[in-house]
Amino acid sequence: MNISVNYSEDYQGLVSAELHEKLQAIHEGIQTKTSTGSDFLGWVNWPSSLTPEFLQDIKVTADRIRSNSEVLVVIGIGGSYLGSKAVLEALSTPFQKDDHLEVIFAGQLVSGSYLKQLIAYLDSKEVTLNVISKSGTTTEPAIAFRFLRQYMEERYGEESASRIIVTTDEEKGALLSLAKEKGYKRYVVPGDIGGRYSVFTAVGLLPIAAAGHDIEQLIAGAKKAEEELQVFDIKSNAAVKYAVIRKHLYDKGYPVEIMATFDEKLTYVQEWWKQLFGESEGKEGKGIFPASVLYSTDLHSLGQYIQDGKRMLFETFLMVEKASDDLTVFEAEDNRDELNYLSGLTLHDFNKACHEATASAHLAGGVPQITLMMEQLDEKHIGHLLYFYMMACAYSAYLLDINPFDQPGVEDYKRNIFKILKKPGY
Ligand SMILES: O=P(O)(O)OC[C@H]1O[C@](O)(CO)[C@@H](O)[C@@H]1O
Repeated sequence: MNISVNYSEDYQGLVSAELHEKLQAIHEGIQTKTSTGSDFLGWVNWPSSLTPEFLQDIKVTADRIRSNSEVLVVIGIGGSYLGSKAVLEALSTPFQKDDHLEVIFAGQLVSGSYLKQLIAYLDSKEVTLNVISKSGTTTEPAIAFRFLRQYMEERYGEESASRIIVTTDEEKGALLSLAKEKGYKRYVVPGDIGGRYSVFTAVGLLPIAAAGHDIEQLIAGAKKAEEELQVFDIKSNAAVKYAVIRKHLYDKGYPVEIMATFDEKLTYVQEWWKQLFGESEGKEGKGIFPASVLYSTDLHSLGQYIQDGKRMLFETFLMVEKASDDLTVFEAEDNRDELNYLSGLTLHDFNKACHEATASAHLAGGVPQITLMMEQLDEKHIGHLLYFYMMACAYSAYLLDINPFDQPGVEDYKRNIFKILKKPGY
């Protein structure tokens, strides 16, 4: 199990002796947790340090939620929601009302109509809330929690305390004090793991387990990636390879990376990836802007720009080798749609052909190509993929001499909004 990274040009030639030395230093800095931002390198060995007891505790809570609730509302924004959303979407079965608990997200945006309609929807369901905020002070989820907590207290009375689970910092934040005062069940976001690197902590694991997915397999995949990526080899280390190619393209004048997929289930992996790379790299006037497209949909929308517009883009395809389910085009007697030439072709194979066609067209149009291939969409491979991205992101930021683990720029809008709304102290 590995993520294969293919580049449209020669990769080996990109690694000069000087770059090799820099990569090795970055690698050692990450593995020994001594590089810039080392206080936030807790995610590096997190999968291998998880105990069966911790996973069991999450599973017990998830089972309790599943036994007494039909809906789990997960309140969070950024890294406090995108990881679980990405995994849930990737493992979802569209159009099927199964026995899985329904997970609904709130607090990722501020909308009166969304919250009102959510509360109206919840009225006929049994509900648990999981409010997630590392800082415990982020305004958008805090607003959602204010309304939903009031709803839970009015509806469930004293029982509401056992239907609210808080995932936050161990030592500080308004959410922590409230959780202690009310006696809510608590999970910790480790101090040395930032929001966008937290999918394998309780932040991601509880909603994923509550939805009925196998968190042990997810962690097994992440652990495998952790082991594989510990080996510094520029030929076989997929995270190094991806980071090197990205940096090369950035230096050659391609500041925008489009992640393309043919699978709608990966849309939120793309969204998670955008936060991961955007917040980690986009600093000090540097960084690759992460964007995303879904094909074939966007071939009939943004495809024109990608092929022919301003040349600043490179494209990274995230492909899945094996389809989880498929259809084969059949021979039609009348062939009135003139599609019999496709008979015998699976729809997954159509997408593979479409990938080949798109990649060569875009390459000819001046858009360099990377293809990341994963084997299949299940818990294990998704765990592997997400860990791979986190490691590649750390290399990428360090190659730009940027600390991957802070996000000072996000504070600017927050300060402004507090001033505009006259928050005490601003
Ligand atoms: O978990 P918190 O502290 O509410 O933060 C949510 C998100 O807000 C940010 O701090 C800023 O966007 C992200 O880094 C983080 O994932």
